[in-house]
Amino acid sequence: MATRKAEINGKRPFRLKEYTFSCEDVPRLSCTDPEVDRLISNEQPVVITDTNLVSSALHWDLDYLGKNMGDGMFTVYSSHTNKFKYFDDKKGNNVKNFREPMRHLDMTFQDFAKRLCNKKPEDESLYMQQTLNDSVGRRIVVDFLGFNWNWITEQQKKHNWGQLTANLLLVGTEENITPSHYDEQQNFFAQIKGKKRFILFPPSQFGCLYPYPIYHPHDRQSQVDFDDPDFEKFPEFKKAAALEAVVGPGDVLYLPTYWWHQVECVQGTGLNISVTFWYKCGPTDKIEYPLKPQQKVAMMRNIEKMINQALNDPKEVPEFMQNMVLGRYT
Ligand SMILES: CC1(C)c2ccccc2-c2ccc(C[C@@H](CC(=O)O)C(=O)C(=O)O)cc21
Ligand SMILES: [Zn+2]
Repeated sequence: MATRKAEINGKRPFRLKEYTFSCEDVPRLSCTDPEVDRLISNEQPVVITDTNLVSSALHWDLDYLGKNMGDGMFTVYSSHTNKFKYFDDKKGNNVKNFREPMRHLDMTFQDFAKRLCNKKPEDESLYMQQTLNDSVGRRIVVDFLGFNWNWITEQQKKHNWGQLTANLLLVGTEENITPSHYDEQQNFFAQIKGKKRFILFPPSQFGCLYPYPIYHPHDRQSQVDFDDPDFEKFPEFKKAAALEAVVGPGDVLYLPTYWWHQVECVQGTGLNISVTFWYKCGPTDKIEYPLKPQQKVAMMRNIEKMINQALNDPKEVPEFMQNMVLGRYT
């Protein structure tokens, strides 16, 4: 596997996997830079430094969390590979012989920490993904309340976003990869420990990334295996051109809604801890033409949902869609 040296402001080099597509850097700016507001208003990704968004949590590590996360059960995913491909189990029976690519376990934080400490390279990879709620211990609540809510609430209002829907705590090991997908919310992604590499594609490259059908459990995920792309089946993937951001402790990545992202914990940077801040998108007050790519993706999703409801049988959808397009719009 080809890798290349990468550095963050001259710090210790670490190795990043190389892919078939080009990677340009996402801008990395201080929160005091007015360019940050312009990029967020234009729904362009940007790594924002000096926000102090999660400074009150930069001391979090496995030992501290083990002592303070309380004895509630937490959601942990386990995967035989190092990939954690999201799936919607409610759509499992829409696709014949769908195999779940990772197992959903529930365990206390202490159990999770113990399994991480005793983990051998051949063991399954583990990824905790847990909404921060009131089941956590008092000191975690104090750290959580210490987040820079002034700054992020100011952003939410300035850009007319909807409500904060979830703070997800993510704790994983350095080999974990979340394959390319898009979400339908605005996301401020805060890195607490270790480094994460984001490979981003704009919503305008929807045609290069071939998402699964909407009724598929892997809805919103790309069908393309970045490690071994099938250019016969996915020829447009040759035209994909990525943006890349490596975030370290204290960095915040603004990840705009509908932007494709693959997220890789960076090898050699140890335990990985992140917190996401997901917000509902703001209302579209006035429709302007030409429509934005995000709006077209939302339209395609609505049309696919309508067709699925009208046909009422997933097996009939491929032929219907092909009859509508092949030889007529291709
Ligand atoms: C893979 C995992 C653990 C998972 C399993 C099952 C259901 C949901 C999820 C889920 C949701 C978000 C993330 C965080 C991040 C990716 C990353 O940081 O790895 C990301 O994609 C984002 O912030 O939008 C990670 C996960
Ligand atoms: Zn995501």
